[in-house]
Amino acid sequence: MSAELYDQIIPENRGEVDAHCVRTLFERARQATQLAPLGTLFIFWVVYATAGLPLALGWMIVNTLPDALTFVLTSRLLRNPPPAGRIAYWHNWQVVLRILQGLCWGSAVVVFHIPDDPTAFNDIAILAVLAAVTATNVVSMAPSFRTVAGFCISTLLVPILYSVWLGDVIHIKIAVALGLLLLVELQFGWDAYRQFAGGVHQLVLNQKIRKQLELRNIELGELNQKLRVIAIHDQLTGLYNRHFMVDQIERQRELFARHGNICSIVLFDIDHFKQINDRYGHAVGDDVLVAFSRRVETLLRQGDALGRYGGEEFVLVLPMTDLNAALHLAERIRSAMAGSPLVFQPEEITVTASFGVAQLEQGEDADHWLLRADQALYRAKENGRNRAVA
Ligand SMILES: Nc1nc2c(ncn2[C@@H]2O[C@H](COP(=O)(O)OP(=O)(O)OP(=O)(O)O)[C@@H](O)[C@H]2O)c(=O)[nH]1
Repeated sequence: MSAELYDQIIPENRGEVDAHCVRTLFERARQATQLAPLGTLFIFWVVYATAGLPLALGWMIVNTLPDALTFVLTSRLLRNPPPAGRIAYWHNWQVVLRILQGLCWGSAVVVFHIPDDPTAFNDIAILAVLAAVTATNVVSMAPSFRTVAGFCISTLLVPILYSVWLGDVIHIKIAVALGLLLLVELQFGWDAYRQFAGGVHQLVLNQKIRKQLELRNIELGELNQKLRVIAIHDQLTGLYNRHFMVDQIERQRELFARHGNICSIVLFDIDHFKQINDRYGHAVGDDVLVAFSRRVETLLRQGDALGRYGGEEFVLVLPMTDLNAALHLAERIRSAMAGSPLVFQPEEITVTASFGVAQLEQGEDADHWLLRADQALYRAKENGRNRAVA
């Protein structure tokens, strides 16, 4: 399954997959170097009697050097992971070190060969270790096929060539067996690498999808927030819209019914607004509505809700406010409007407004409450406009 995924790696993801693989290779290479001394010691144990202590010890030390180098290097790389651009460089170093290591292992057959030994005991014992070492490397070095191939070929090629060069029957058989082993290991190594890289590719894809989903979620959240704002605001004036204000009025009615919280509303309407439109045009009419809204806002307390109820009609919901206080506020807005013009270029325009005020009464529903405010507004208009009526 994951080997198939390897075939689907798109060039765009290749770099990331390689980087993941090589980082895992560092970890595994470090682990492998910790196990390698076992094989070295085994060969030492087999050969020291026939080869003599100095040669056996010397080989053991030389064979340990590439492992020690690998251990130091990979420990450093694991502590300070290289940037993406340097991954390939350090990958090459891993391959070089593994090839050196392989040549050291393979050299054991040449160094410790006992001429004219019909049992070829040393050679076979050493080759058993080499077969085990290369086989375990096929698995542990799976994240990098180059490393697997470099190590297996460099480990087995010297014994193969040496055996062919010796030319006797037993060594020819050994050469053939090692050749087959090498082919099988390369095939397994390639499969193991493809499976590993395929799994990593899946991981990379999952991470990208998760990141995209997270981004989408953030975008959706922001969009939702914008929609929520749009849904309750009037586009022209930025005030709350009628729908929201009706909800507020109903909420205040519930609070009054449940907790006895008093509340008043003020419905107000700009006087003769049609004339402003007719005289200055619709665009200036819009500007007047906006400027009117901004000025009313400056006169409110926190907690008062101001909304555009219709064309040039507005509504104020005043929690914890009785009729007198609401009338007082309406009067304040009225006189502020009438007292100074809403300034526009090239002309100054003064607008007045009429106000209908109503305090919520016991047992009254929202519609009736609004109706009473509307009737008061109607009376304010009837009585000459530019006034607040309860
Ligand atoms: N520029 C502009 N005009 C609007 C908007 N909504 C409604 N109007 C206008 O507001 C005017 C309201 O006119 P009327 O209902 O006759 O009221 P009025 O002229 O203010 O007179 P009174 O309310 O009786 O004092 C109409 O001309 C509408 O076209 C808007 O969003 N922008």
